[in-house]
Amino acid sequence: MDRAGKPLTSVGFDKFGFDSTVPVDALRALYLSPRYTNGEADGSNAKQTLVLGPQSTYDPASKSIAYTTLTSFPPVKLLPPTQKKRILITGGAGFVGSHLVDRLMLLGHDVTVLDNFFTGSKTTVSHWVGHPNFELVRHDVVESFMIECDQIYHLACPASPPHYQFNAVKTLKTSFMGTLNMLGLAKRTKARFLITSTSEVYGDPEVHPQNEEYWGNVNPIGIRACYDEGKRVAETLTYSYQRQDNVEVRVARIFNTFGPRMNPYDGRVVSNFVIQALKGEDMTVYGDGKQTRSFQYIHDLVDGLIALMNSEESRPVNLGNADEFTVGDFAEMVREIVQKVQKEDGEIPKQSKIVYKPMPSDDPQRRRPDNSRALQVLGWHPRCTVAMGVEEMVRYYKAQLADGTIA
Ligand SMILES: O=C(O)[C@H]1O[C@H](OP(=O)(O)OP(=O)(O)OC[C@H]2O[C@@H](n3ccc(=O)[nH]c3=O)[C@H](O)[C@@H]2O)[C@H](O)[C@@H](O)[C@@H]1O
Repeated sequence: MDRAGKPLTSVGFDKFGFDSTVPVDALRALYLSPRYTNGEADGSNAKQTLVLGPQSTYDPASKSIAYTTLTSFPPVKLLPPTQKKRILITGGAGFVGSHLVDRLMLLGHDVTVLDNFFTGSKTTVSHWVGHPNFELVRHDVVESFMIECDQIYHLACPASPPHYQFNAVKTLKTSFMGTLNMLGLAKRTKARFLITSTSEVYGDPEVHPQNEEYWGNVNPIGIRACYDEGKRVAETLTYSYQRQDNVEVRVARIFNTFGPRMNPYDGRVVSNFVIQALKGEDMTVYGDGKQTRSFQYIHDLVDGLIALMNSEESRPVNLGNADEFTVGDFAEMVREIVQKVQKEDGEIPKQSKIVYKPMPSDDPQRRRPDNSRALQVLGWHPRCTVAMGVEEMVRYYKAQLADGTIA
């Protein structure tokens, strides 16, 4: 169900000369188990969808996994050459990137993915490998890369705090040198360049909710600085190329986003809570759980990114869902949704305890996007509810735990 209480049958919109609409079932067929693609996930009665993509079968006895390669691909739109864009997506095998790939592929564009697979995984886009419109390149954006293209979505960078802190220097290099290389490519090819920046540029904000005019409150020497300051300098580079070299730029500041294909063990709160509740393990709330976050479902973000890319707006634009939760309340909500799904599947609901762990340093106390600019200039607002998104994610991880693709 969407926020207006209507079944969500399609996502995207036809705006700025770019139609990004696709049936939501066509996307679900690419990530949900067949059992869950008949509309049960949101209670709607959408018809049974064929699941396409390489199938994996896990054999618990030999602890082996068998992959079947595709003989056919999900149908994609046939676009006239004047409308077909050559699109480069850095970080396209990551969580957000892979959903952007699905959408742009279904819409009929030529998509090239660059990824070094540090946090991304080939399995997120393997259903497109071999398709004539698709190319997957293992490449690290800190090295330059040459290609002819019309649009660049520059997503490449680890985004979960444990991952980006794992090698802080590399995170900084990725943000600075990766963005420099991709802006250089945009300058040469005259491609339009969109960077996925982050709500973390606002740091631990003194302004609430955060609008794009706010300059932020970032600790430049703290453990999160490699990411926060990395993204801030990436924005600075982006606007310097715009001023100096007339590169057409777009800047999305993304707030906490979740959905299927998030790495289940990347340490972020939504994946941690869902996996912990599904397994009946303790749910780890950091600090007193009073800090807040606002969670957006992946399909809303992809709508926003495509709208921004094709719009005329070159100022930074927040993309997030303004429904704000304390982390403690969110843990309870996830637990309830997991138990509901387990009951619906005829299982005895698992009983997880909420436990409190030390708060990581510099963890922002409050975060909620002011989406006025996105609404005004893109006509964009989130359509999915947090509960609907969490339920779909629960079904996604549940199927993965059951078939052994995650342990
Ligand atoms: O999810 C995201 O998209 C964002 O994730 C991180 O930002 P953060 O808000 O710290 O995300 P989480 O690691 O998911 O943490 C959210 C809150 O939950 C808490 N948390 C996390 C994990 C956990 O098991 N328990 C728990 O209480 C954290 O301390 C924090 O207060 C990234 O730095 C952002 O760039 C990214 O946009």
